[in-house]
Amino acid sequence: MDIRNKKLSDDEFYGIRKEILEQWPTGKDVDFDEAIEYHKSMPETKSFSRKLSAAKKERKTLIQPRAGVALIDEHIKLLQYLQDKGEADLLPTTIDSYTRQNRYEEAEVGIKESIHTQKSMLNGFPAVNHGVYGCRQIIENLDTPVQVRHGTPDARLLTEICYAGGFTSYEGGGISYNIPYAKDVPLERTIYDWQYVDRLTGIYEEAGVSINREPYGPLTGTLVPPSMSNAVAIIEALLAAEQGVKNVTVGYGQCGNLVQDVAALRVLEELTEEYLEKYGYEDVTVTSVLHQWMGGFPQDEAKAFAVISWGSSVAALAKATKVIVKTPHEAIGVPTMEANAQGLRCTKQAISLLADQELKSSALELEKAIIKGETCAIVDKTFELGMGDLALGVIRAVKAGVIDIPFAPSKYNFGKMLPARDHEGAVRYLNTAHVPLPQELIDFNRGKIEHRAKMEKRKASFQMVIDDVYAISKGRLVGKPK
Ligand SMILES: CC[C@H]1O[C@@H](n2cnc3c(N)ncnc32)[C@H](O)[C@@H]1O
Repeated sequence: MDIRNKKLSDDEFYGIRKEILEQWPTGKDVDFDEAIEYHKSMPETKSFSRKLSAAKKERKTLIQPRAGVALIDEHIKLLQYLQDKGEADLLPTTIDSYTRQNRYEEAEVGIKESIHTQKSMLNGFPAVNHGVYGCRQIIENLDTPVQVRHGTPDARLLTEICYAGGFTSYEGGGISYNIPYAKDVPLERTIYDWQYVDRLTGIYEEAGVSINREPYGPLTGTLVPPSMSNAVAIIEALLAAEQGVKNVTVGYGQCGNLVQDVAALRVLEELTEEYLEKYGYEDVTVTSVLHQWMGGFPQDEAKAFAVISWGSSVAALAKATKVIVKTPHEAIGVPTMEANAQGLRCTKQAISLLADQELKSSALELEKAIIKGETCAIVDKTFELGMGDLALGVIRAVKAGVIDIPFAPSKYNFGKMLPARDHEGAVRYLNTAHVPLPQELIDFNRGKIEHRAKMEKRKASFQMVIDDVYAISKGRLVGKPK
């Protein structure tokens, strides 16, 4: 497959589209012109892009849960509850795991079983099976903009149905929904398939309907160095802009050290804007999202609220445009709507208390400089490997280990770079492997980890990585020896 970072031609796009819409019976209900009219008939208050752009201007941090259940009526009830009782500023529709794997037959069985048992037998909303009109029932019963959240390597049919169904934001990307989500899907495949998703988004934009795109920031959510996740987010934003996306939210998963997390988020939004400008995409609105702690959660709900409050504080102090909210049921599984709403109200309270504050310090400026230097090193090397073509560069960068995501299931991931926390819990590079950091930044990371080793009276080693992975389950951030 010959991947190039070039806007798909109409012939190419519409050629693929014909095949995509035949993948499941509900695809036949997608009618682009009718869908555009439908979007234009929606009140502007239901536009995700508009609400994010306004929040960015007002420097507000919006709160958004994850949520999805099998049946339409139940899903509407859930989202109305999160809107009204959870005070959600933005709403999700989290898609079920079968749909994410294009296993619509099994999703159909799940729907039937959910009807039979009157319980959600799917861990999300099977939007492809419910189809365009099923999705529109969701949108028409809510006042708040709704985003599709999932983890789908081949999301083309899901996009067609969800866009025609009235959703105005869509998560994912060719790297971020492959490397952390799939074992054996070639990157060429997902980069190409997500060019389709972004081209469809661009075609909606060109018809006057703005749809927000959000690369999936946290990746594996396990000790991912901020510069690595930032680099992937920036690259996916650039790939999306080439296809005509005009409204993008770049994301970051909270790692645990306050200064590093605030620095990472600020650098992410600023660098995304800088790279878009540098490569000629002037008219793209960039916003940011912080994902509250993606690691293991305490079972005890009071302790879970502490973790949720902590993530809320980071989002507020970083002036993130949006924060994705966890729930006190995180350790158990899919939350009840009451628990989900509690997570939202806890977040709302913490953010409103910090709304007028912003973290400023020399330590923050140093951390921003470190993360910026590391991120640029990865992004620029990716462009270089592609000889200026970013899509080609991504394929080669992953093969070469320039982009290397820790603890990723994908067999295409290089998997040699090793992260570990430093003495203050910031995530550093223990072993950069092929990540092309300049020597001074390699030395900085090594110095930080050596300092931890000295404080813990042990050698810097892989044991630190293991200890850090398990620390969370013991309610700690840094995996210090006993
Ligand atoms: C990216 C993983 C996150 O998505 C959350 N998640 C997955 N499916 C659902 C769901 N159906 N409702 C609420 N939260 C969900 C999960 O709890 C975890 O925090």
